[in-house]
Amino acid sequence: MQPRSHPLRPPSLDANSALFLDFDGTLADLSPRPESVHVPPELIDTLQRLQHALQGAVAVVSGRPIEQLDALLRPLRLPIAGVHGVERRCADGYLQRLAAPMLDHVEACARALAAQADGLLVERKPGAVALHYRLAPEWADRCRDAMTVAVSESPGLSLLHGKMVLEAKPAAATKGHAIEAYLREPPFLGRRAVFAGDDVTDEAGFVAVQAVGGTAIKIGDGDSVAQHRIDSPADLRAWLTAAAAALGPDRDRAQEAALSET
Ligand SMILES: O=P(O)(O)OC[C@H]1O[C@H](O[C@H]2O[C@H](CO)[C@@H](O)[C@H](O)[C@H]2O)[C@H](O)[C@@H](O)[C@@H]1O
Repeated sequence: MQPRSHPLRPPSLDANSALFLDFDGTLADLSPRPESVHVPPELIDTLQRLQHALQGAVAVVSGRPIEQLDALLRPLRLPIAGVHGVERRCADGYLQRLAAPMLDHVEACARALAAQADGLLVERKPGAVALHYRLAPEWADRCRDAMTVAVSESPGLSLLHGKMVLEAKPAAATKGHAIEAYLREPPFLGRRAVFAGDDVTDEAGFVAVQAVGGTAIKIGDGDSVAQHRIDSPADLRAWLTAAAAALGPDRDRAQEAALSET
């Protein structure tokens, strides 16, 4: 892990970048409940400008389902890998879905535990089940134990321990595989991959982009294989806004403004 006092800022995006972005804790600040997350309207504008400047090579790679992300990012309709790569919408709109192993047993175990405590939330997604304990952190160990057992009894599933959440998902689905698949297709093909994320599920994506000479950006604290850091979602949003200005039609004015400040 890099020392917090000496973070390595990522290089700026350029016109040949392919940009991959995690959502919760990266583009959007974390919130108490999944449905209470806030998307600043300026973020939609920034992503739209980057999508234009990078000829469409901007994708969201998230644990959330595509349907939720489309609603949160409306009117944008980006290429999205949802549920940690279980589902993936390509740039041409084609939708791929991995076959999901049986999830009913895990869901039943998660709901049985959630029935015992206020604040435990069960989220059934296409191809995954999440048990959230952000509102009942004292239940963390019992959630981990129950989900570990349930997943061990369910062939083909693996357990992710994210930020105040335990998620059972197909073992074959990773953000790394999703990013690799995008990089084989236009408009991502041949571009320099950049991926920003904040959580353990993003580590596979960091490995994938760094393996092809790209840039991995860890948002916030915590151990990571990523070689670059940005402190918070707000700082990432500011970095993206600056990149959109530098790459977009108003870039000459942005460069002049930057020069006049030196
Ligand atoms: O891969 P991501 O885009 O980071 O998605 C990971 C999970 O994010 C959501 O849960 C997390 O964010 C919530 C809202 O800020 C927060 O309440 C929760 O504690 C976090 O774990 C989402 O609900 C999950 O489905 C995603 O897998």
